[in-house]
Amino acid sequence: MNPVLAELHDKARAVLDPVHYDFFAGGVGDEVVLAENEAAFLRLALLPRVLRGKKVSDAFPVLISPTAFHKLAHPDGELATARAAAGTILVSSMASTVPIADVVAAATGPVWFQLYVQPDPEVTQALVRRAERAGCTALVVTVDSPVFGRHRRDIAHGFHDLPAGLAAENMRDLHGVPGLRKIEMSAFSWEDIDRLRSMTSLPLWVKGVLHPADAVLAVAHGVAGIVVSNHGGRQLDLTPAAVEALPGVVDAVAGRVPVVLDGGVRSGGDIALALALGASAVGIGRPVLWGLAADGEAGVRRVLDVLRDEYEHVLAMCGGELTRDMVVVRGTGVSGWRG
Ligand SMILES: Cc1cc2nc3c(=O)[nH]c(=O)nc-3n(C[C@H](O)[C@H](O)[C@H](O)COP(=O)(O)O)c2cc1C
Ligand SMILES: O=C(O)C(=O)c1ccccc1
Repeated sequence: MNPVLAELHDKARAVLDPVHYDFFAGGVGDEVVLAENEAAFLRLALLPRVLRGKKVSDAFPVLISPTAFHKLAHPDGELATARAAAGTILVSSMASTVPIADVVAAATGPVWFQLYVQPDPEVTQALVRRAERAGCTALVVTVDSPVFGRHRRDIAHGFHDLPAGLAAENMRDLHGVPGLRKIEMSAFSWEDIDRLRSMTSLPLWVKGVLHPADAVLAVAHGVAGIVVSNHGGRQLDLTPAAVEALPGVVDAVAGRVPVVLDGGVRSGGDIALALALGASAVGIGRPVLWGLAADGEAGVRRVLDVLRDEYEHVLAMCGGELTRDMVVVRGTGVSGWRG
């Protein structure tokens, strides 16, 4: 791993309450998928193209994936993340410890709002209105969480609630009910996606698609984009690594909407591999939390700077091109990742 990212992770682990470190670091079940998300990238190689002249990368194809409770990592919480997010898209978690309006006000770039559809449709609608009023430019509906993941580390610590003084601020005083509502998971349907689309003119993304047939349905239901994700190994400990599910979704979507990949992205090389396999961009989860815990806004900036620098270097080495035929599965010599 890049030594700067390793150092930030080490520092985060050292400064965080072990209960909170485990909340951020942990996964569901035996944490097989948690490990696989990173391991799968290490099983992939790239055949660079040569003699392509000098190509400069114009964009940094990175989003900050939505993660809950940033004030557990640093007192500035999501304000620090938002300030550091310049040059990326910040997908702000509905479970933020700073209200979405304040997150958007602190950001210099686009902020998208991540939503868990709530059992009470009025609460869901109120959250959408909060995101719109705050100035969010897209909605990202998480669809991989019909129920909470069972995180053994949290269970072992008895970690179920935020400490006193911290709250999921977007849930405050919702729909006439004073005080805080608990975030609930719900098993909703494509009709709810249609309802959300008719409720708002914001572009609607779905996050947590792995099956190609669901990607086809998502396009049919008019989504603006798809995030291929297994929630960083926190929901179902039976899925493949996120990057292994990517080519199937990319093929099913056939260019009709952008596909973003999150889970296990830890280097510029990982970003390049995901793009070669057809992703438009990648999302970064835990590394941002480690930067935040280690050094607030500056720490998050360092994480993004390292990834940007590595990505640009890899791209320069590859003649500015990243296509699927360049990807080889290590130990097999097979290129093209199933054609
Ligand atoms: C501590 C933590 C909290 C998370 N909270 C949310 C959340 O509120 N909403 C959501 O859609 N995904 C959430 N996720 C999943 C991330 O958006 C993302 O899918 C995952 O972390 C990506 O994997 P990575 O951490 O390996 O980069 C969370 C992940 C972590 C680690
Ligand atoms: O921990 C998570 O992965 C997550 O998505 C979440 C959702 C709501 C509240 C806290 C965490």
